[in-house]
Amino acid sequence: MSGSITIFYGAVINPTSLTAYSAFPRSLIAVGPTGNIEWITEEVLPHQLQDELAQRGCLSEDLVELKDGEFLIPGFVDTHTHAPQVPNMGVGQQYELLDWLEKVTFPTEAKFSDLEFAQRTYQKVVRQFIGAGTTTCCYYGTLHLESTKILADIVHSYGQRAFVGKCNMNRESPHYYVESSTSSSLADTRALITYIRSLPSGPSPQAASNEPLVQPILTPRFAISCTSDLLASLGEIASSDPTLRIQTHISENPQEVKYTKQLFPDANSYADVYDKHGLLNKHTILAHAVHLEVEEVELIRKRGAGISHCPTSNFNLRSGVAPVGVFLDKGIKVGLGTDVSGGFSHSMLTAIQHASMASKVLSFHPSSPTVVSSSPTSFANRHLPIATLFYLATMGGASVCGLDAHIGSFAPGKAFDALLVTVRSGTGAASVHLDEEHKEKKLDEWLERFLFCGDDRNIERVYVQGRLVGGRTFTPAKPLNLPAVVAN
Ligand SMILES: O=c1[nH]c(=O)c2nc[nH]c2[nH]1
Ligand SMILES: [Zn+2]
Repeated sequence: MSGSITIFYGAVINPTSLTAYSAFPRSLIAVGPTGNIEWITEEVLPHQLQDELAQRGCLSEDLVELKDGEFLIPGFVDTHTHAPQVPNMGVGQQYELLDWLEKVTFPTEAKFSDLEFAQRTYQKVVRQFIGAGTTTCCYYGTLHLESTKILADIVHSYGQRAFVGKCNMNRESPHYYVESSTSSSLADTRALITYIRSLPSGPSPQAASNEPLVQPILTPRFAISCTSDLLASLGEIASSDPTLRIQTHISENPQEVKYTKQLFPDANSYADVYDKHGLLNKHTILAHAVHLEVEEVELIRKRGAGISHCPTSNFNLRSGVAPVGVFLDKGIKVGLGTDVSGGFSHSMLTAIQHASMASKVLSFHPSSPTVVSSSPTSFANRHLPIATLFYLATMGGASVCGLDAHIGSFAPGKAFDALLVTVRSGTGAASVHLDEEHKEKKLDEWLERFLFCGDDRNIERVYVQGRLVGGRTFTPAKPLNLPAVVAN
């Protein structure tokens, strides 16, 4: 897609609320030269098509017609993952969090001091996430400034929308993988912010919004690994920079919660640690939130922070099951995260499947002390419907990232961040038997099968801001225009 308008004609499934989506078999979506959606017509019968295009002043050369069994959905928003942990995906499931960090994770992250290794690895990693349909990703890097710049360069040159952060960790970390001081941690953080904000808009076309495709994000690893003076200085950076997002972990594992309280005896709770240091606000993305106390949930709601629900990781590291329904009942923003490599899959489809299972597990034990409502419209203690899962993976994630005005669903003025999905035959477990009858009803089945049985084979094309950036039928342009790696 370049220069002019492109019009997609075919089935479109669009999240409209936490409990509903629209599904039209014959929609038109017009994408303008900046990659924003210009207009949508929900239902146009084939015999009306030429008239509709003529009325809009469009040519049939601008048309991309979807086949039967293909449909468009908004791209997935992964609200929490660790790019340098992808090499570990699928190993270490015998450990709980703190042992897993020490034995599996820190040794691998330390390798990213080698910039050539970082470049090689991150190229594969970012391709993998895009191929899985993640159009927006919140990436943790390592503690290294230079290799995290490389991650940002790669994300930028591949055209993914992302937040990229460098871990702050100046204590309670192994001697070979720890920042040497508070001041160096802060200097590197500031340097990364400046670097990412100066990336050229070149290959990543941007619409007239003030949200660049790649943005920096403050990334205090978790409270345990940061001294109070480091957290406080990060809080000052956040308060002086009103668009800067913050990502961190919260209340993932009982031992972690206990240790956090020992390290911060003056705080009333884990959430209060971040709040007291100026790090809990509407731009904060809190991963996990499995073991929060009732007062903490209320504090998070009051501050307007969002929660990244990472069910694959929470099952895999035996952390527990986050009470997502309670958060939704309270009106807290919730998105999904793959949390690689606590989570053993980079695919948001796996996160969706495990979010469903997590909600079903909770429904087996409806006496949870954090229940806030027994109303029939409550999400607590019952399984999350398809519409809710779809919403969390798209619009919910967009809200958690503060991008809900720009992405997460299809609407005029929003960016065209989209997946062209296929469930035609030969596309794996999600493929369906196609027949023309009752096609409207079939779209529900196509979506559900894709979400529960789908994989990369079902993702034909991935668009970010109207630009084709990945998918099964995508061939990347070579060579990549990356800055040369300078040896350490
Ligand atoms: O799931 C997690 N992954 C991590 O890398 C991490 N670091 C602190 N806490 C963490 N939790
Ligand atoms: Zn994590």
